[in-house]
Amino acid sequence: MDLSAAGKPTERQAHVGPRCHFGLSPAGQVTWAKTRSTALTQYLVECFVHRRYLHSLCQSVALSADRLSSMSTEVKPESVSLCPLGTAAAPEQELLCIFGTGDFGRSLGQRLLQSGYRLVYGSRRPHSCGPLPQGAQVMSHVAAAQSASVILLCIHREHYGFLDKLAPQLEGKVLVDVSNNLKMNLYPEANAEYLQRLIPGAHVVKAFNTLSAWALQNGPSDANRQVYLCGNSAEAKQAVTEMATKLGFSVLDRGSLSAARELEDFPLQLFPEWRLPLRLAVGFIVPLYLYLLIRDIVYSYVNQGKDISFRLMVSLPNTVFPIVSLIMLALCYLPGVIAAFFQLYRGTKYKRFPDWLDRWMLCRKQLGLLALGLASLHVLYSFIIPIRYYVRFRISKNTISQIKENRTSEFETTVAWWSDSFYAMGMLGYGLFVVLGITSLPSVSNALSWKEFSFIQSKLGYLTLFFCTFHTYLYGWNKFLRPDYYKWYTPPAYMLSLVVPSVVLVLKLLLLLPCVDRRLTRIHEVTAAAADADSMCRKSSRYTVDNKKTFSSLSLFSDLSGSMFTFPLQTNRAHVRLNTSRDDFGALTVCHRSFTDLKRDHILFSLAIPSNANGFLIFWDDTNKEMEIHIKEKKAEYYGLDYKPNMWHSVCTTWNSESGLVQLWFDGKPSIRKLVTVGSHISGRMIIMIGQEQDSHGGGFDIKQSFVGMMSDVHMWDYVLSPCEIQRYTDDINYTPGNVLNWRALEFQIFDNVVIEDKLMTCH
Ligand SMILES: NC(=O)C1=CN([C@@H]2O[C@H](COP(=O)(O)OP(=O)(O)OC[C@H]3O[C@@H](n4cnc5c(N)ncnc54)[C@H](OP(=O)(O)O)[C@@H]3O)[C@@H](O)[C@H]2O)C=CC1
Ligand SMILES: [Fe+3]
Repeated sequence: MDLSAAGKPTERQAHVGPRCHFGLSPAGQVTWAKTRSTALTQYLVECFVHRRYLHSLCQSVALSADRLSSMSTEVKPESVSLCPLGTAAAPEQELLCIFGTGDFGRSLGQRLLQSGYRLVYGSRRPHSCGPLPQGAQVMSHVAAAQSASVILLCIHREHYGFLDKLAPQLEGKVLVDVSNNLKMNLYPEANAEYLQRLIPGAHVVKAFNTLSAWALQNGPSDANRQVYLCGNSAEAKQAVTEMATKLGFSVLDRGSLSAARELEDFPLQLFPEWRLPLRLAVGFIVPLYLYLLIRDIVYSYVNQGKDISFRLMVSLPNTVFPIVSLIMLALCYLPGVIAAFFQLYRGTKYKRFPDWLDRWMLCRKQLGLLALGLASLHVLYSFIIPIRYYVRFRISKNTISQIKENRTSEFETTVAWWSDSFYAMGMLGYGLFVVLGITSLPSVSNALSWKEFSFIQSKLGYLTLFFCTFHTYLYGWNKFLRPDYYKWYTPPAYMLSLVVPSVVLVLKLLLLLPCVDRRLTRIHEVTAAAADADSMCRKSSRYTVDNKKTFSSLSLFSDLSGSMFTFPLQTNRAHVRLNTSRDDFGALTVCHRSFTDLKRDHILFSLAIPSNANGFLIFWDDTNKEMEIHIKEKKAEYYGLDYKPNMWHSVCTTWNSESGLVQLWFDGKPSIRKLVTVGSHISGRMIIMIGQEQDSHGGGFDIKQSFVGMMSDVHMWDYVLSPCEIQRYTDDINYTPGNVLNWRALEFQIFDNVVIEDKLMTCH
């Protein structure tokens, strides 16, 4: 795609002649059609040297063509002065176009100008539109569209209709759709998809819609720094990514234009994951507050004629907050316990939990953070107890009456023990609670291995729950059996708060009973057949199989989350067979992560069927520096990948027999789709392996094509994964595991020297 020339030349550009293509011709030379002067040729050599600026340079030349419309056959000296020789390091900046002079258009324009871009607005009323950022030009839509290759549409979707008349001017250009809707599902298709349908010749990119005009005006320090984008053209997305990066935003590519709907829904969602926990919190706080109001304040008024309504402000909230906090903390751990009992009952962990349990588990983090917030309020309220008028009055009254009556009170060691233990439990519980809260933040949890994370969230979590529950038991230690605490035959509120945590702790203790724990561990780690071998591998974190005969018949079944296969030696034997009972595929996605420093050809994934050794193959050709995807002897080659040694690379490959198209997602970046095998399925007995390339069904290994390094997270699906799913896989966040091969429930056989190790390789 030629972004700089922005598609077909306009009439004026065509007659002026020179057009610049940014990028190299196949021969590696800068392409320049009809170059007519030595000076301009030199200019382009400069362009080549400063490739970073090439785009903008080409733009400026394209523009200069406009300005120099009077020039016909000869290039006049002024054209060179736009980009004088030897000063290409400070080129004229790229020109961008914004349609719409409203709030968002003005704010975005301001930021673009501040970042050094030149800007032209396209408006319905170029002569009478409101004040615009200084330095920007304003023209009619047609003239503005002709002048730039990237056009940001800052107008509402409802007004897109007029764009179809501009289709010739927008052909081949990058159209950035920033629009949002007032409601979800207002239209059958996403705004960006609608735009693409209106102007099929343009490259539509959805971006910037999650920012607000206000955030743009306030600069990157105040703004939400994340820009999400999606689109079908990799080059167009690259152009928008560069622009957003220059504006100071970090960019997250969400895949193809089909993700636009998801991006458009973002700004309309109001804390979606917080909804249930917030409802729960309010659902507990309000009735409990009323309960306490009746039991304490109304009861005193009715029975004793005392007005203690002042307690509404501090005492009541300081009872309600810790109670709700404790219940919600317990509710974070209850689903885990219920899930364990489900697994015990079913004897496997590979069956789905009921939806309600899934949903409950998914909002545990928010539940926990709300609980932490309420516990923090309890801490704050408790701090002010000694300075409360009511408390100071009671203490001084008591002291004075002791003096008056000449009484002394004895020091009671039991009470001292009780009080210190009560506070100690509270402080320990709160301290650990804060640790749990901090480690649940993405920036912290990302720095932890899954074992560290699960240790903190599970073991320390239960300890926190224990301390907090014990703190509450100590609070009521001598009140449980005193009838005067059961006002109007109702139990004190703190007793209510103990029900859920006590149930959770008792159930957890049951799960820790050795016989139950053993059964649960077995369910978690292995199927019965491979129990011994696998527990060996998990305990030592290192499992080497040297003798093919010993283990070739033993199929292991294990959750390899957090683990990797290490292929430590160059051999023509070491490999891992990945087993599936499936024997027919009309579509496929294979994702894996690999780490190597090989400087030769090597195999990444090999699937053979009886009729075809290269049923589905992912292979690195080092001579041509290309990734090859073979599907039944046909192949697609992908160049220009940043396949660096000594780092993890995520590779996802999709193929669909209906269209015959294959696509490679390298480190989350999509390739173009290439045609390989149409209409025919991959079928027959599958032999899938990593580590060796099969030249025959299950054999024919070549040491020079073997893999040496590490391999992890191998998943395979029998359908084409959506760009969003691939993005989630790349980010390793909450993706759907493979339904053919699942790294978290992998059935495999190890041959020769392959080691299973912990994937963590850096120290945090
Ligand atoms: N405001 C914000 O914070 C955000 C806005 N957005 C999106 O940005 C886009 C623009 O929003 P915003 O700037 O707030 O809206 P405004 O209403 O302030 O501006 C919209 C602009 O669109 C142009 N326009 C209006 N009617 C027509 C028409 N019939 N045909 C052609 N052009 C027309 C006008 O520009 P002119 O008169 O120059 O032609 C007008 O200034 C929307 O799609 C919105 O969803 C996205 C994120 C945040
Ligand atoms: Fe307390």
